[in-house]
Amino acid sequence: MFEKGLLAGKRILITGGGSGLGAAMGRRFVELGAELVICGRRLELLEDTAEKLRSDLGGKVSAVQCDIRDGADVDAMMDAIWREAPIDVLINNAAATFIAQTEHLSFRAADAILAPTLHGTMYCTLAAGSRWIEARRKGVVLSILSTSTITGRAFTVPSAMAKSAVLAMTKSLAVEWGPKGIRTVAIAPGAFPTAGASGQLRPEGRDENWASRNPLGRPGEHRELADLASFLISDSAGYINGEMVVQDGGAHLRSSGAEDLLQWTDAQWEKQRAARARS
Ligand SMILES: CCCCC/C=C/C(=O)SCCNC(=O)CCNC(=O)[C@H](O)C(C)(C)COP(=O)(O)OP(=O)(O)OC[C@H]1O[C@@H](n2cnc3c(N)ncnc32)[C@H](O)[C@@H]1OP(=O)(O)O
Ligand SMILES: NC(=O)C1=CN([C@@H]2O[C@H](COP(=O)(O)OP(=O)(O)OC[C@H]3O[C@@H](n4cnc5c(N)ncnc54)[C@H](OP(=O)(O)O)[C@@H]3O)[C@@H](O)[C@H]2O)C=CC1
Repeated sequence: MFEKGLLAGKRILITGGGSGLGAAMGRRFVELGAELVICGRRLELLEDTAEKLRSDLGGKVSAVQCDIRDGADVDAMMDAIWREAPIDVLINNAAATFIAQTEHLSFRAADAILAPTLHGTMYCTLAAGSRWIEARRKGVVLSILSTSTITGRAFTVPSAMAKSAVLAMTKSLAVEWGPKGIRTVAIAPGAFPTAGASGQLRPEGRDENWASRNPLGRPGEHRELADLASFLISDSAGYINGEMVVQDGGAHLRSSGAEDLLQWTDAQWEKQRAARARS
């Protein structure tokens, strides 16, 4: 679909690039000629992913351990990256979520979602943006959001809040940083099954038929999201700024994706909490 060298000469950092959609985007970016840095908390997972990409595709891929909830850790990562070479693109992909009745969330539970999804994303954006501006370099920030930014979403309220805040960041910085050569864009994916998302959002027994209720009758394929991301960070999308592209097969036009959970009984929620306590 794209020219082989669409992303040649671009150095890209993907937060949470060791697994799921982050790893899928990384693979596609390397296929299209980019140099890649992936970060996350689990160094072994990151190194395995990086090694697989290098051996399959032969590109330049490195892995850095970083907990994006910690601003000092983010700064140290960016300093280390910049010592080798500046990045051209930041992909804000790392995030956390789980389903819960909101009234049962402890403050610590709310922070467990808000800290990486909102604060960590802000720290990474600030750390990359301030370095680009100081060096008068161009840059692109692509954030992976959610259709909860449009519909809201019951039972994943901290995630919906954080993603909506990052959408506000995307629109605001488009205006503030656009004149400095930095584009900010976003994708709102629908359901793209990954181990992380299924583990947190789809406990056994939850709405087995959800995918067939999508207007297109299926979930998203990782390659589809990776292709959209490749386009949005490429120079071909150089006039797209401050926009969020929805990629969900039309699902949010029908439902926020939490309607089945509205039917759950207190006993089902109790069972969910008990399973969490046992794990
Ligand atoms: C159409 C679909 C749209 C979907 C939109 C978004 C999707 C996604 O974001 S998918 C990405 C999913 N991937 C992840 O979440 C990966 C990252 N996950 C994590 O880092 C962790 O799983 C965690 C932070 C979410 C939870 O980590 P854990 O180590 O279990 O948490 P702590 O022990 O630090 O606990 C902190 C605090 O949170 C409470 N808690 C944790 N899990 C739950 C839960 N499932 N339900 C309720 N509460 C939970 C935990 O009990 C602690 O609170 P206190 O007990 O008050 O100390
Ligand atoms: N899959 C889906 O259907 C959808 C996904 N999304 C979004 O797509 C993105 C990727 O999700 P997905 O691939 O499904 O899930 P994953 O769980 O595979 O991805 C989350 C990644 O974030 C990393 N991460 C989490 N917390 C931190 C932290 N504190 N510091 C650094 N890295 C962290 C994790 O690595 P580690 O644990 O090693 O730190 C992991 O690699 C997320 O933003 C998610 O909200 C949005 C809508 C739907």
